Amino acid sequence: MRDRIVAGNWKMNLNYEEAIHLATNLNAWVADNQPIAQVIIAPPSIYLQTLLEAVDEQYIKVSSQDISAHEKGAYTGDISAEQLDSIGLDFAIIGHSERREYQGETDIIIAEKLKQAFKYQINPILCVGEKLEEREAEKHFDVVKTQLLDALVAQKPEDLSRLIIAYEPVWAIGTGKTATPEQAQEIHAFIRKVLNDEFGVEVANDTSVLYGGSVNAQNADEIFAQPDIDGGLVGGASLKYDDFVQIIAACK
Ligand SMILES: O=C(CO)COP(=O)(O)O
Repeated sequence: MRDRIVAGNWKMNLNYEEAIHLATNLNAWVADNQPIAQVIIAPPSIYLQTLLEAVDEQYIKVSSQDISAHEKGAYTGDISAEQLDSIGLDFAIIGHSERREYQGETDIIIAEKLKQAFKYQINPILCVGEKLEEREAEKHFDVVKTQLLDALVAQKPEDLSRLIIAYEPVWAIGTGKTATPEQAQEIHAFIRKVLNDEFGVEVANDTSVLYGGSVNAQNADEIFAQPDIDGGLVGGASLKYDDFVQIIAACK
């Protein structure tokens, strides 16, 4: 059985007090409601250690939003996998489309980041997804396959048991436009086929593949009901307690 996961990517939102308030309220909700889904929050890095201490890891896991491609050294502003591991962190989002777009992250850099994550037993949430013009040109399958293979062929096969994938079509992020459940299911099934063809049936069956892109309390039920969608990576709606707990509850 694959893990059901709902992860909230807070991006560069919330001040210190707001972050603590949201995280502690979520922790209490998960403790009371015992949802099926594993709940993960990915706050800005400045709050990682505080939030790791503020929540109970039995209920909520904390993830970084990025990881350095380098082991250590003169990389101002970067945070290494070893540093994240040293505060007890187990998850990292890698290759988010906003980092690909604004920080120039390439598939080669992303492959290096994954290697660092695996080296320190951090479970990476690898983000893939096409841009609007790529979907319109019907290149979305090729784009996603290339992103997956470029990131994954360089990894040790045994490390892939830690992998989580998030399919996030760029045109659906923060736009209010969601992929239809059928569109999302189609590409999630395709991702599983690529995993099966390249890395074997076990990786294909065991890797949780999350959908991201304007998931909200209204559409989560239908999206999470698709057979190859194992949960969500949620941006805007993860900042609102009432919405996010409804989304967690929708992941059955
Ligand atoms: O980028 C996302 C999560 O990583 C999705 O963001 P939204 O849910 O705000 O569209």
